[in-house]
Amino acid sequence: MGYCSCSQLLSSLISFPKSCSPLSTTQVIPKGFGQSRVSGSLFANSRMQQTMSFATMQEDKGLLMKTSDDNSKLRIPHVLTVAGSDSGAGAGIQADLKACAARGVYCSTVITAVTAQNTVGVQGVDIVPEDFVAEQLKSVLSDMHVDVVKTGMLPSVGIVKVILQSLKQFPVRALVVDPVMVSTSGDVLAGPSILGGFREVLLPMADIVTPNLKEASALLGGVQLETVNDMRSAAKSIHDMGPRNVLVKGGDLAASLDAVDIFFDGENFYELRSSRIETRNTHGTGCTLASCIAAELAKGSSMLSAVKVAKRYVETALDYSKDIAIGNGLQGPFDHLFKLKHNIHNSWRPQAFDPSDLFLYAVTDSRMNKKWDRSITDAVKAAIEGGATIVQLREKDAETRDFLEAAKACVEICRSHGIPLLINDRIDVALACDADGVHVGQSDMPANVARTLLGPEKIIGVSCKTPEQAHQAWVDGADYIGCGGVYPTNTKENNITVGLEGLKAVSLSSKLPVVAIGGIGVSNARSVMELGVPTLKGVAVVSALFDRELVLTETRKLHALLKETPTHSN
Ligand SMILES: Nc1ncnc2c1ncn2[C@@H]1O[C@H](COP(=O)(O)OP(=O)(O)OP(=O)(O)O)[C@@H](O)[C@H]1O
Ligand SMILES: Cc1ncc(CO)c(N)n1
Ligand SMILES: [Mg+2]
Repeated sequence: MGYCSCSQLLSSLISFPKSCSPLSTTQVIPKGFGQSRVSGSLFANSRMQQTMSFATMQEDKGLLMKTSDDNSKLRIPHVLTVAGSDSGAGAGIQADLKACAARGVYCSTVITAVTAQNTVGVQGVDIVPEDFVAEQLKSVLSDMHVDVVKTGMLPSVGIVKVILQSLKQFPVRALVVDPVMVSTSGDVLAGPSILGGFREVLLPMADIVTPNLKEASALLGGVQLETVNDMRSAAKSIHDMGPRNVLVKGGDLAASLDAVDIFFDGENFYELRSSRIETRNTHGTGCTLASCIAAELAKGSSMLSAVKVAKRYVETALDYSKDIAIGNGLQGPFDHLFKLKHNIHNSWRPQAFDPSDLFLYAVTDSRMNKKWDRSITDAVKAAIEGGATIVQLREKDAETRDFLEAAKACVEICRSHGIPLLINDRIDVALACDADGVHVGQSDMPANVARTLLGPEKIIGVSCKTPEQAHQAWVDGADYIGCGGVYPTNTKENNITVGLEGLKAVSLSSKLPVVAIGGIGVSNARSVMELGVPTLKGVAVVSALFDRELVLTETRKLHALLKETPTHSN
């Protein structure tokens, strides 16, 4: 089989909508599929083009799709944003790129204006000439398979017309219109002359339009909008201008009210309500919301669920970023990728994993802590004070909730001392407390899966008894291996002892740094390190530190002994 026309395949695909999710299959998706749930094609939806059905439009364009012959190629959902650049990068094109990246969608960009903008306001606007906007549109649309177009700042009616022409030539599945007019700082991004372009050209083509209170008011000739009821009436009146769906955003409602948006699909009203996050960092919420809606539509979502997901995403991002401080103005940007918060608390690890951290590796044990009536945090504090260079929490019997609380406290303690903290086995807890990594055994989560879940920066250690397991750990992207039990131990039942010979064989074969574990303490640590294999970086200790009354003293003793052992590299 080679190629066949889109409309031929459309009928067969419509009965299996799931098979069209770009993320769940390698199948190439026909341009224009998904209207049954999304909204209908741009032009099938347009009042100006009502006679032209979606399928005929596709056929007219002679759009072909590759069939299963070509299923090695992955189609990525694709949003094209046509918007202005914000030099402060909180709104506009920059927000759109970040939102799409965060939502796992490719985003191409056509820039309509360049603004000099920061958290104080808009200091300047330079409009891109219409023919150059047209050229950018052609470059992207003639080459790339765009699923959804999202518009933001459109500084002239001429640019609106250019978009109309481009979309006629290169139809897409859905059009999301954010009718940007005034920034929250009060600066004009598109003057009142744009209103005609919105009302007569863009809105009739739009699958959804997302005005904020001021923009809804302007579209309706200046009516006052203050209450949720006003928003409902506005949504209905704007719907009469032609868009399939309307979302009137309530970010600018009185600060005492919830963040309420009104969604109207022409039949039903939906009041989408979330608690209002108390923060100054709301610059770009509108652009982000519209991009996120576009991203979800590009993935194949229905309109209502796209809007719900987008609102929840904005709410989560605002909550996550409520305390970050960027710029000195009244309205700051927020963090689309949920990463910057770490920086505020100065809590990220400054460098990649350092194998010499394995030198004196303290592993906590819930039973021992209970036996000695000691909290996890007290155990960790004492071990660090005594010279532990890395800590692992191995709390097999703890309730998840208690464990998480303790782990969060231990992360703080370890960070303040520059010591990495790992969690045994529980990837979920490691993620939730933002630990530095995990240690997994042969029957726990495979290291490659843990790596996917944790990302490239976190430390992953794997328990290995054989050179084959050590090799697999390396293939799976682990950072170090723990080899043992070297000596018999009662912290692990039925654990086969590998002895010094086994440790040596594994260490010699391992491409990863090794820490020895199992029954090691002051009496035998020296013989372990004297094996002198360069990959062997240190010893991991449980009972010798924690099954003792004085953790601090025991750790100090062991640290001193290791320091005296001639083979270590410290
Ligand atoms: N403080 C807040 N807490 C929770 N949600 C909020 C808050 N402020 C805005 N939102 C939500 O963010 C989304 C965008 O709405 P908003 O009215 O702020 O758009 P906008 O004025 O176009 O944004 P901008 O011009 O800053 O890009 C809406 O879903 C709104 O409910
Ligand atoms: C470029 C640009 N687009 C949109 C907005 C609205 O937030 C803004 N402030 N700047
Ligand atoms: Mg706003």
